[in-house]
Parts: sequence; C-alpha cells; structure tokens
Amino acid sequence: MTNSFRTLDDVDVKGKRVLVRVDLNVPMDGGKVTDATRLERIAPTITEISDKGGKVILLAHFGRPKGRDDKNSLKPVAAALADVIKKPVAFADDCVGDVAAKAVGAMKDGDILCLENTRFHPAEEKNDPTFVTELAKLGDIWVNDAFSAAHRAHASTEGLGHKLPAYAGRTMQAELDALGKALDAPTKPVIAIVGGAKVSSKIDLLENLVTKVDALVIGGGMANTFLHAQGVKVGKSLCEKDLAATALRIIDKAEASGCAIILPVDAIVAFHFAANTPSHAYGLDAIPDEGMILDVGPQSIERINAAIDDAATLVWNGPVGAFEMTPFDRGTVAGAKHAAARTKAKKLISVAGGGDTVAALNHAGVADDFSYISTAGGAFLEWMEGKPLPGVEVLKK
Ligand SMILES: Nc1ncnc2c1ncn2[C@@H]1O[C@H](COP(=O)(O)OP(=O)(O)OP(=O)(O)O)[C@@H](O)[C@H]1O
Ligand SMILES: O=C(O)[C@H](O)COP(=O)(O)O
Repeated sequence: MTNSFRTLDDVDVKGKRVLVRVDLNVPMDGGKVTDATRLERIAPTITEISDKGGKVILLAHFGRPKGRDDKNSLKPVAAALADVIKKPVAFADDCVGDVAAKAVGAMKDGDILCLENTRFHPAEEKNDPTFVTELAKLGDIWVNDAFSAAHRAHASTEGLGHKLPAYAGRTMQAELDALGKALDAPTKPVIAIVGGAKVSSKIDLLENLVTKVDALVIGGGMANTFLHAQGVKVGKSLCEKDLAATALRIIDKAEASGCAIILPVDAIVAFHFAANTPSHAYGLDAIPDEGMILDVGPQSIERINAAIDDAATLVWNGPVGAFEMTPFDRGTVAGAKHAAARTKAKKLISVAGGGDTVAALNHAGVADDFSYISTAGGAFLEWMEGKPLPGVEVLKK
C-alpha cells in the first residue's frame, strides 16, 4: 500500500520549504499536554527533514474552534513538541498572511516552525481554493504525516496535495503499513469497541462498521445516545437525542448483518462532572433525572470482558467512560487490561486508535501490550469501514 505514493525517500528536501501536515490535536489539561503519543509519532518525520536541511513548516488543527480563540491555540503544543523532539520549534500566530510569510522567510535550513491552528480560518474546513493557494505560497512541497486527520478533506489535509508535490511522511507510511497487516484480512470473530464523546461525527460510521464486525460494544457518550433511543431515561448525561433515529437504524442494520450489539446494562452515575465526586452504580431503569452517566457499571464490564473473550481480533476507538476523572476510568481500564492480557496470551489481536483512547490505554498502563496502537480515531474507524480517506487518496495521484 505504501508503495502507491511518494515518500520522503523520493525527494531531496535540502533547502526546501517543506509544509508538513501533522496532527497536534493532543489531549490537554490546564494548558499542558497530558498524552504526548501523537507528538512522539511525528518526531521521526520532523527530525529527518530538519536533519537533511529542509525547512520544516508545521500545519495542524487543534479542537473544533469557531474562529480564533486562545483556548485552541497551538502555542503550548508547539512548546511540548520542542521538548519531545529536543529541537527548538518557532511559532507564528497565523498560518497564512504576512505573519506566516515573515516567519517562513526568516527560516534557515533545518529550522522548525509551527504555524497557528489552521481551523482559526473557516476556509480550512471548506477546503477553499483561495486559502489553499495562500498556504501553498509558504512551501515548495507538501508532506502529509497526519493519518489521524486524513478522513478530513480540508485545505491542509487534502487541498495542498493538488497544489504542491505531495509526499507521505513516515508516520503516515507506518500507520498504513501496520493497519494493513493487522486488519486487511482480520482473524474472525472481530469485535469493535466504540465509545468516546464525538457522537455526531462518529455515529454514521457505525452503520457500515456493523457490516464488517461480528460484535460491537458501544460505551461512553455514544452508548447514552443508543440507550435514549431505546427509551432509557439518561438524565443529564452526554447524549445526542436528535440522533435517536440513526441509532435505531444502526441497531436494525446490525441485526440484519449478524452483528451483536453490546450496550451497557448498568451505569455509574454522578451529579457533577468532576473527579472523585460521589457516584453510584444504577440499573438502566433507575437513572436519576439530575444524574450523569460517566462510566459503564460492573455488570457491563463483565459483559464487555466476555465479548472480548469471544473475539480473535479487537478494534477499539473511544473510552467507555470519562476516564480522565477517577473513579470513572474503571470500565475503560478494566476492558483495556483484559484485552491486553488476552493479547499477551496470544489469544487476541488488539488494535486501538484515537487521541484519548491512546491516552486511556497509557493511563491503564497497557498500551505497550496491544498489538498495534494507531494515533487515529475517526480516521481509523473510516479506514476500518473501507472508506477512501481523502488525505491518503490525494497522495496516490
Ligand atoms: N459517559 C461519558 N460522558 C462524558 N464524556 C465521556 C463519556 N465517556 C467517554 N467520554 C469522553 O470521551 C472523550 C474521548 O472521546 P473521543 O471520541 O474524542 O475519542 P478519541 O479516542 O480521542 O478519538 P478521536 O481521535 O477521534 O478524537 C474523553 O474525553 C472521555 O472523557
Ligand atoms: O483527533 C482526531 O481524531 C483528529 O485530529 C481529527 O479531529 P476532528 O475529528 O476534530 O476532525
């Protein structure tokens, strides 16, 4: 697969301005990066281009801002990246215009510059040709090293590939290679665990996913939407009620495809979204109106572990609870430890992906025991579905 497009082996980067699309969308808390996995994964590409005398100009998004805001600035992430790659990383307050042009103009061979959040410009997500042209002015070539954002056809993830000579970065290559080996012809039965908070952007993917896997465990905020669709009162839980019809359609499709849907049968409920706030396990018929489901309950954990026991291949995206806050990490940690033990016993091939999912597995202390950890969440699920990813397709032209 990796041979179908050009890589860093096919270009002399010395003296060139190299626009490198990376994924700096890392978990943060209080202005600090809480999981540096994505930064560690892009380090080889950045270091290689810099060591070969290329000017490394990093393009990335952070969060889902509506216009410019301080909370979604890449500045603290650029500082964390400098610590990881052990090289200085300069920062420019905009990714286009005079500010960016001046910063790029001041670069020497081997320098590394990170440009501010591309999503501060709505034109990024629209893949607006004028914006693509503005970005393209800053570089001689484009390297895409953001597999985890390759499902987005945005200006910096796709548009640039039509304007500048395009190459795959080392992480992009490694991800496609490893996922291909693990999942192109997966050993059956295949189970998927999907949780997390990005319900609206991921729920549609489940409709195809249920036709590819033998069982689908749904946890996290995603499960609340399904439970609501089935008539469960979910109180103040994260839940996208307008997606109830989609959830029911997915359940029907799963049944028609012979995919077992495994939803929580009990839940850990609290009244505040905070660590160590009082919480209790409730049956689904008794969720308090003011309560929030923040994790799966003990009986659900047993069901998830039993489903993992029945599987030969596991793909996991999205924690099944708000794992950043104790004790709401229990379900995710229990499932992660169980899957890791089965993998170590050579009974399971386990592949997990997603910024927070990887952080959760690190938190559980088992990331190294999984067969493969992808940096990608949504992109990983779309890849699993067999959908062409725009950021990968543009590299093939
Ligand atoms: N029941 C819940 N209520 C509220 N938040 C939850 C719940 N369960 C999980 N979450 C939150 O979901 C978030 C992770 O979801 P997300 O879909 O972003 O996963 P991800 O692994 O980062 O994937 P991607 O890479 O696509 O972003 C975590 O911050 C976690 O706290
Ligand atoms: O975290 C991710 O999965 C990628 O960075 C893509 O982010 P997005 O879902 O906001 O496009």
